Amino acid sequence: MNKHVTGKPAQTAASEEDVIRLSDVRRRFGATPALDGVSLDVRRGEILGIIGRSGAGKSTLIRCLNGLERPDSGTIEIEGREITGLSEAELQPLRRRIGMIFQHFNLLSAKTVEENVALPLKIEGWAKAKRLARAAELLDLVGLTGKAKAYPSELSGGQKQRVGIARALAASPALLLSDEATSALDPETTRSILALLKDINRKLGLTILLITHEMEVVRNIADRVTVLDAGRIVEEGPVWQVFSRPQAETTKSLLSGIRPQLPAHIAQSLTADIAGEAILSLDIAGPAATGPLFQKLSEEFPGGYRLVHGGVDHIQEQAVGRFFIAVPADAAARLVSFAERLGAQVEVLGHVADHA
Ligand SMILES: Nc1ncnc2c1ncn2[C@@H]1O[C@H](COP(=O)(O)OP(=O)(O)OP(=O)(O)O)[C@@H](O)[C@H]1O
Repeated sequence: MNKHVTGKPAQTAASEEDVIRLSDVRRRFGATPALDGVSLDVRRGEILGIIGRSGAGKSTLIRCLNGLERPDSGTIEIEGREITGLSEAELQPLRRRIGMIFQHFNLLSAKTVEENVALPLKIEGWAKAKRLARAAELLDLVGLTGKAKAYPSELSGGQKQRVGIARALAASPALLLSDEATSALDPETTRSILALLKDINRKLGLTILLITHEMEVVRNIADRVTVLDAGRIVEEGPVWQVFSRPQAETTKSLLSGIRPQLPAHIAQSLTADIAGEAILSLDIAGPAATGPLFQKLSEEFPGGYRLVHGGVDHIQEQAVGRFFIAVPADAAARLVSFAERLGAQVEVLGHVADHA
């Protein structure tokens, strides 16, 4: 497993800061290991993103967390309480510690917005006046003041998800589990829902676990990311580090849509023959990316280099730069070691005969 350096002290074995702790969780369906030794901590107050291809084990992980699926082996703790051996009755109160939001909102269409939000409290036995007061408070929090008496069919997708969030928060859960919650929304609505989740995370210190196939979601609001592949964690770390220097092939492939890629017509013209120009990828992120990289390259390589493609993104307020540059083939090795000394990660991708 590739672990990125977090810059934080290592978590102790029994940290009280962990809302969820999975240890070597395994779940197999016939010959398929849906979860193959997953160990994972969700720390109090953080937003953790879990990404993975279809079939990586994300849904199985969710079902194990809310007790709908029992692992074959391993342990799952919710706020320090081991759940794998619990009976259905013992699980109920712990299940309520996890609020869930879903891709298709799962609202009751025959009930009003306030009734939907108050439903978990009704199940907990709250008196009507008290639960409607709590629902009103939550509707204010999610920006739906005035919609208490509306029915779900009268709301937009984004508003429905806001109701879903309010309902998930009704019983003050320790963790909000988001299962592809923005996957059915358009980009603008997605951004507004993500802004709301971030706002709630900051205001209430709410811990959020995001399960998603949308890299943008993790990029925009998560603190840490865990990459699942075939039931195993292949990479994890702070989002800006993993997204700037993905190590596992799965992660590189998942991120290909949101990281600059060498334009296809240039990629197709690359050859292994060392001639003409070398095409290099250059990744630089965090503190190293704030230095005068290109000025230094220009000083050191007066013979010139060409910027072919790329740019600088900002993730978690860290600069994340990814560039493709072309240099005369005979200067490539020296440029690689020079740029690496400046903190960049450089790779020679191949050569092109002439200006591509
Ligand atoms: N009840 C089941 N019976 C048989 N195989 C299952 C069952 N549930 C999951 N699997 C298998 O386990 C693996 C992990 O599935 P899971 O649904 O957890 O992946 P996922 O990451 O959620 O995928 P997706 O993003 O497509 O929902 C897959 O190979 C799947 O076919």
